[in-house]
Amino acid sequence: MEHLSVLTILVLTALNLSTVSIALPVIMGKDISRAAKLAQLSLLSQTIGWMAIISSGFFGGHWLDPALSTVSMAFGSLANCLMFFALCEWLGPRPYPRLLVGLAIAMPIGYVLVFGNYSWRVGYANLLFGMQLLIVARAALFPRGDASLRWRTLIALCYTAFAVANLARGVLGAFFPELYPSFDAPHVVNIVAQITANVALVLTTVAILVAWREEAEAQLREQAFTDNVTGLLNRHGWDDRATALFDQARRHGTPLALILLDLDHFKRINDTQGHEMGDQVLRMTGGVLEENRRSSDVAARIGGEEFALLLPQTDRSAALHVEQRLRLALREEGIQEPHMRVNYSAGLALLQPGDLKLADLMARADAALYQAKAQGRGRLLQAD
Ligand SMILES: Nc1nc2c(ncn2[C@@H]2O[C@H](COP(=O)(O)OP(=O)(O)OP(=O)(O)O)[C@@H](O)[C@H]2O)c(=O)[nH]1
Repeated sequence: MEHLSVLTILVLTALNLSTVSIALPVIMGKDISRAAKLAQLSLLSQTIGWMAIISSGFFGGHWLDPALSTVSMAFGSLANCLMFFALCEWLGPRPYPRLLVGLAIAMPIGYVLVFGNYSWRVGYANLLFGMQLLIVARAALFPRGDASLRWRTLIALCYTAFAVANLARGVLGAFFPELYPSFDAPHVVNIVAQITANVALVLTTVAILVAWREEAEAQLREQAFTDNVTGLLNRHGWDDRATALFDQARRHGTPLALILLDLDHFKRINDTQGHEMGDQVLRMTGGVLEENRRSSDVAARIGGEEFALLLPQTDRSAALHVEQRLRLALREEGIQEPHMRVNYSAGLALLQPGDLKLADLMARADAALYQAKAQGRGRLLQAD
């Protein structure tokens, strides 16, 4: 082990990192999420950190030595913050952001202050790095959420291993400076720490690529479920979400209301004002549905000018109330934009023991809607 040169491993780590920092943006392209960008910047920042510490070795005794070492500490800390915020973007808020940023700010300041004392400097820098890395490792796993655990575990393992390596190096530098007189000292702890850094880097890159692929998959799923005119769920998305809510309501015996809406004489708008105006009216209707639904309700555009609203835990009077609110809101829009004035017919169905599938409930609401059209439109009828 002692025959391995720390400086060589260090240079290889920096070389690997710079290659990855250039390769990742090229492979991933421009059209990526903020999370992926932050993860890329984290690797870039780490590259600058390692480059700075290697360069500092050439300037022993010169003012560039402390300057470059401090730059290295600052960029290493920045890299940890960037990875932490990438995780927040991917997984939602993570604990201890202020502590992490505080440690990152304290790092270069304290480092400059104790630079003259080798033991203090090495102990301090590695302790702060270790703490930062543990915060990032924890952030990858907790809170759990429902994102895939595989790449998160990989990041957690890499950052924990790197944290342990740093802490070990810190103890060595603080208490046994004669065994670890410089950052490239050939001590076994130092060599293992440097190898760990290299392996962690490779695996972190793999984890970022997997996270990016999962993100792309989620985006595709989202697109497949979304109607591109209104931004509501489309038929496919409706089938997925509404079926889940329907099954849940049946299992727990809780109330469930379905309202199907169909715009009246929509064809006329298309014919007299053009298809683009027709689309605008659809968008406006979608907006009204979106603004007036609760987060647990499901709203979708399930056909050309047909919309569906599924209301869990909702009885007849509450459903009628919701529908009146919708009609009023749509009327309000029509007053403000007279050329977009539109009305609708609707059918309401409440979950009954005979509704074995979502299709049964929908068929009853559809029959009521058909009746509403037949009776002169612009009204809501309830299914038997
Ligand atoms: N602009 C636009 N029009 C659409 C879209 N999808 C369907 N349509 C139109 O919606 C119209 C539906 O016409 P009909 O089924 O006769 O319904 P209606 O004119 O609303 O009449 P009633 O439902 O009987 O009141 C057709 O002209 C379709 O071309 C769309 O995405 N955008």
